[in-house]
Amino acid sequence: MSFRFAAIPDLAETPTVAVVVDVMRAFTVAAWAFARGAEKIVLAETLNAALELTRGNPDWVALKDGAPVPGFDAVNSPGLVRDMDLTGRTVVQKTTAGTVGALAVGDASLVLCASFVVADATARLLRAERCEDVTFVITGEDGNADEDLACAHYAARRIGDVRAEAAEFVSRAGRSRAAADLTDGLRRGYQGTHPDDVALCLEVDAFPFALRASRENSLMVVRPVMSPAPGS
Ligand SMILES: O=C(O)[C@H](CS(=O)(=O)O)OP(=O)(O)O
Ligand SMILES: [Mg+2]
Repeated sequence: MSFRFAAIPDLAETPTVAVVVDVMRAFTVAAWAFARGAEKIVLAETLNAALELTRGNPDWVALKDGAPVPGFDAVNSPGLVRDMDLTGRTVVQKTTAGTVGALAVGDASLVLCASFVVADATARLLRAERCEDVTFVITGEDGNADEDLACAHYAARRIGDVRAEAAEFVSRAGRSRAAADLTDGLRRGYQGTHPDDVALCLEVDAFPFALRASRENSLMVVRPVMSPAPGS
């Protein structure tokens, strides 16, 4: 199995297998939405598209990053989504980086959305699928986001070694600019964040499922996929 780590603009062609990484915070939030009962997540191309979708489906939950705005029911904060009851709901998610990355590789045969909370589950699924070549799409900071690179390298390491330790990768992510910005945002009273967000984004392998995105009719839909048990 070969690995590539690429930014969205570097993707000359759609990879066969793409793992779209967004630790802070889109795919940590997505995992928490499923943990809180969501049925599926629809990835929106734009904020207007998200509002259009929820206008047509009044019980769908519109979620965006940044500060809350009218029309949206939730924000891209794991600490805030953790307290929501999303049982059976469909969430429409639009963020700056993660959802853009997943939509950019929508034609891949296999698209997984990854973050530290589902990293090992993602690795186990890739191992079980016996993927030949895996492209990790690093969505933050034009492919230079330390938290996304650290998560991608951890997941890649776990594919080959079920006992690979996470500490060095988590430590790198904890020193990232995104972690500092989120903490600083809190200091500046920035809405759309929660004091626990950074810690929740660094909670390695909190969930046993991976996040698979695939086209359903005209929509890009994310659903949780239980991964084979460790060592299987
Ligand atoms: O919501 C987030 O933490 C970020 C905002 S930004 O990319 O740092 O401006 O969006 P995400 O798409 O989750 O990386
Ligand atoms: Mg991010």
